[in-house]
Amino acid sequence: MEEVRATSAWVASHSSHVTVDSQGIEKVVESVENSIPKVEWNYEGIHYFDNGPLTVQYLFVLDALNFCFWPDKDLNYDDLASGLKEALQNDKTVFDADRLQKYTGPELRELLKWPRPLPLEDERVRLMHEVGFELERSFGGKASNIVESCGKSAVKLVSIIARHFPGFRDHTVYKGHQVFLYKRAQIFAADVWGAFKGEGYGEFSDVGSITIFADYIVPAVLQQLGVLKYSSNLDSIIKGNKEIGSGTEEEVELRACSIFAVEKMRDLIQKRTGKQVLSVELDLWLWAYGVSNPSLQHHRTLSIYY
Ligand SMILES: Nc1nc2c(c(CN[C@H]3C=C[C@H](O)[C@@H]3O)cn2[C@@H]2O[C@H](COP(=O)(O)O)[C@@H](O)[C@H]2O)c(=O)[nH]1
Repeated sequence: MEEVRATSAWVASHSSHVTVDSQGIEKVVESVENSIPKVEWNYEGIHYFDNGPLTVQYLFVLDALNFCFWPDKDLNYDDLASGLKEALQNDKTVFDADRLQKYTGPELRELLKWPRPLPLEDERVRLMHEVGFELERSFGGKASNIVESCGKSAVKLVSIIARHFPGFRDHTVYKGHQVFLYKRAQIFAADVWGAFKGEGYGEFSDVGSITIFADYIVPAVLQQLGVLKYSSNLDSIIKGNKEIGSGTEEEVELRACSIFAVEKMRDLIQKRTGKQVLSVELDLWLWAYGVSNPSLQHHRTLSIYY
């Protein structure tokens, strides 16, 4: 994911509202370098797993819908992951490509047993249709065929997904430059890797190329740890729970500086300890810490990307 790394670094070096604090990075690295907290993928026990292609289909649908939970204060990622799992356990055909193309908002709600409209429900439904259509057109209806076609390369997997599925093309233009963040495409590769424990469908020779997944939890954690510093204006917007527009400088900086900062943390860990740590592992640690601290205030952007 060289383009994600390079363009995030560009944002960090031209940033106006968010600063990556090297001393903050050093402090955090000092405190964890001897034992980087290891968090198990699916530590919550909420994901479907049967060790076969249906698991890949489940993860692809999950990550097609893995965005924007905060506008409903009772809805979390867990509700999506466990709702889709239960739906699949009850009916093995729920994520067949032809069925994905037909869901309506109320049907998706019913699938998840969610009593009211979901945030960005019309977009969620549109993206399910898009996934079903393109899976059927180009991949024999199966997400596992995408994974099989990428020769054990996570980089290739992300790039195939971004090429075929417009909803996964998480990019923007910042100060005239195109910036790539690819949160949901990368998290899908990481989820397949995590679920299959790096074997079978989950075997990627280049998993170290994946960056963190720039969502709304990780930036809040990095700020709490002193790794990110906000301008006073941005700080008061986030503290006041005011919405930040998608594609604004503030939003892009929050996301890109998070990616850049964790890459710096990773380099420093390697330099000081000689240990290779994966951004995916750092992400899971930071994310799990963030969701276990619900008082942490995060930025609020309506977006299909995260
Ligand atoms: N950076 C990063 N962001 C992640 C995840 C995950 C879940 N990954 C699964 C994989 C293995 C584990 O066992 C996890 O269950 C969700 N998110 C994002 O969080 C936000 C939801 O927050 P809240 O509203 O509080 O539920 C939303 O933007 C969602 O897209 C992650 O791992 N990393």
